[in-house]
Amino acid sequence: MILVDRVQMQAIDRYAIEVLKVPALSLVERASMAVLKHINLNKFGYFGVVVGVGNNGADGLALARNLLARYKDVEIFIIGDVEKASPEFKLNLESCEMLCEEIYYVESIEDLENMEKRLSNVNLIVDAIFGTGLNRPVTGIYATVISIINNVMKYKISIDIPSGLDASTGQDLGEVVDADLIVTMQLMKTGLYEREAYKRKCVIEDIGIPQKAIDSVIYGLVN
Ligand SMILES: NC(=O)C1=CN([C@@H]2O[C@H](COP(=O)(O)OP(=O)(O)OC[C@H]3O[C@@H](n4cnc5c(N)ncnc54)[C@H](O)[C@@H]3O)[C@@H](O)[C@H]2O)[C@@H](O)CC1
Ligand SMILES: [K+]
Repeated sequence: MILVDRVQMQAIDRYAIEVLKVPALSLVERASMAVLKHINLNKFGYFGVVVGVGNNGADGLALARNLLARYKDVEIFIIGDVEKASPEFKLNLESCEMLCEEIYYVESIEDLENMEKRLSNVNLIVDAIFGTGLNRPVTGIYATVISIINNVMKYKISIDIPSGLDASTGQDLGEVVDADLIVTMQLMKTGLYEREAYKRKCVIEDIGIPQKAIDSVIYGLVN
């Protein structure tokens, strides 16, 4: 099994997108479908999708859009400054805005209370706050959001990595989402592999990153 740390995974994503011209939007879409594949839609019908504004959040919004497309009930919570979000995030957000009545921006204590109340009614929570972009301790509103997600005691799926876990070292960078299932993209991350409790909850899904991108970054094979 190939193991990659945060820096290698970011380089592989970048190589695929910038050098091999794989559209980032298609990777995000594949990531969302990879997660959808692991959701039993006969069992779960009411979802809480909690997103940060990076591409982990874009994966989450694409999943929310695909659930909304199936007339599922989805509550979307956004943490962070949307102005700074990627094009993949913004495109998926526009579509989610058309498909659901309201999107919740979590900024104040009241917003956090509203989120907690709503999350206590859903059947399944999707954690799309941080993925490989997490590179410093989780503090402030992010830490509070993660503890709320853990406290409401619902089935939780983390996209790529449980938010709060260091993708390279497996260290907790503060609060970490206590995921029941982790759908990690393309390659196993060292941080997940190091931690038995996370490793056994992991499935690895191909999202269409060419092997050439992986070989180029890991083995320095470029032609
Ligand atoms: N690069 C790509 O285009 C792809 C990314 N994918 C998904 O996107 C993720 C990586 O996306 P990003 O690189 O945008 O990063 P993330 O979405 O993981 O993180 C978002 C941003 O949070 C900020 N951040 C880091 N630590 C923080 C902290 N402690 N408190 C507050 N903010 C913090 C960083 O500036 C980071 O860019 C992957 O894990 C994966 O889920 C793949 O699904 C598809 C392809
Ligand atoms: K995550």
